[in-house]
Amino acid sequence: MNRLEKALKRTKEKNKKAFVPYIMAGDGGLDSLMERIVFLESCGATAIEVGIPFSDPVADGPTIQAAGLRSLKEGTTLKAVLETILNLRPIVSIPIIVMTYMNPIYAYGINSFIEDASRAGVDGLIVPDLPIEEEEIILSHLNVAQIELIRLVTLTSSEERIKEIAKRGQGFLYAVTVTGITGARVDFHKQVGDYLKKIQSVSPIPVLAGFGISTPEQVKGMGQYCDGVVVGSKIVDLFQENKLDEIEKLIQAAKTVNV
Ligand SMILES: O=P(O)(O)OC[C@@H](O)[C@@H](O)c1c[nH]c2ccccc12
Repeated sequence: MNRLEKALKRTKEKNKKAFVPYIMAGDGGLDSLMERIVFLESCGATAIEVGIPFSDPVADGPTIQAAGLRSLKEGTTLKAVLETILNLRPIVSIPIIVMTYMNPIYAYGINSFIEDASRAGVDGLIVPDLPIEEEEIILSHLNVAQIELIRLVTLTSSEERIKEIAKRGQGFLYAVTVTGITGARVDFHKQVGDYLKKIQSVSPIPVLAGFGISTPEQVKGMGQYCDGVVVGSKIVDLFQENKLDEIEKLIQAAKTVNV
C-alpha cells in the first residue's frame, strides 16, 4: 500500500473526510513551495496536489492560470519541482500528488520523469488530458514506481464510463463537481449530491469531490456525499493573500463533517 492509500484509509477509519489542497509549484518561488507543503501538513491536510506550471493549461480557470504564469516567470521547471520534493522528503511524510498535463511529461521523457518522481517520493499523478484509452503509455511505468494514477470523472461521464474508470481503482477517484474549468463557484448544480452518491456506490476506492469548492460550508456539504474534497483556486488565493488562518479553517471543516 503506498503512502496515499494509507492516508486515505486512516482518514476513513477515523470517520473523517479527506482534504486535499492544491498548490501551484513555484508560485512565489520554490522556497515557498517547501514552506507551503510543510504548513499544509501541519494543518492536517490528507495529501497535497502540487501543480506544475504549464503554458497551455486547458482545464485551469483564471486563478490557477494566473498562478501558473507567475510561477513560469519565476523560471520554475518540472525538474526543479521534483528536486524540491526530493529535498523535502526527509522532513515531510504527507502524500504528494503531482498534477501536470501530458506535454511536460513528454518533454521530460516518460521514463526519466517517472524515475525522478519516484525517487523524489511522489505518491500520485493527475494528468487531466490523458484519457483512459491512452493511459497505457505511462501506466506500467507508474505501477513499477508505485505511483498511483488518479483518474477524473465528470458530471457528463456516462454511468458506464464512471464504472469503467472506477474499477481501474488507484488512489482515489476525482469527481469533478462542475461542468467547465477550475475556480470558485457560488452555487453547484442541484444534482451534485446524487451524482456523488452514485459514483460513491460504484467505486471500490475513495471518491473525492473537486472543482469550485471554496468555503468551509461547501467542504462540509460535499463531504456528506463522498470521502473528501480537493480545493484548488481558493487555496491559491489564500496563500497569495497570506491568509493562513483561513486555510487552516478550510482544512478543519473536513474533520467536522457528520457521517
Ligand atoms: O480550483 P478548484 O476549482 O478548487 O478545483 C481544484 C483544482 O484546482 C485542482 O485539482 C486542479 C488544478 N488544475 C487541474 C486540472 C485538472 C483537474 C484538476 C485540477
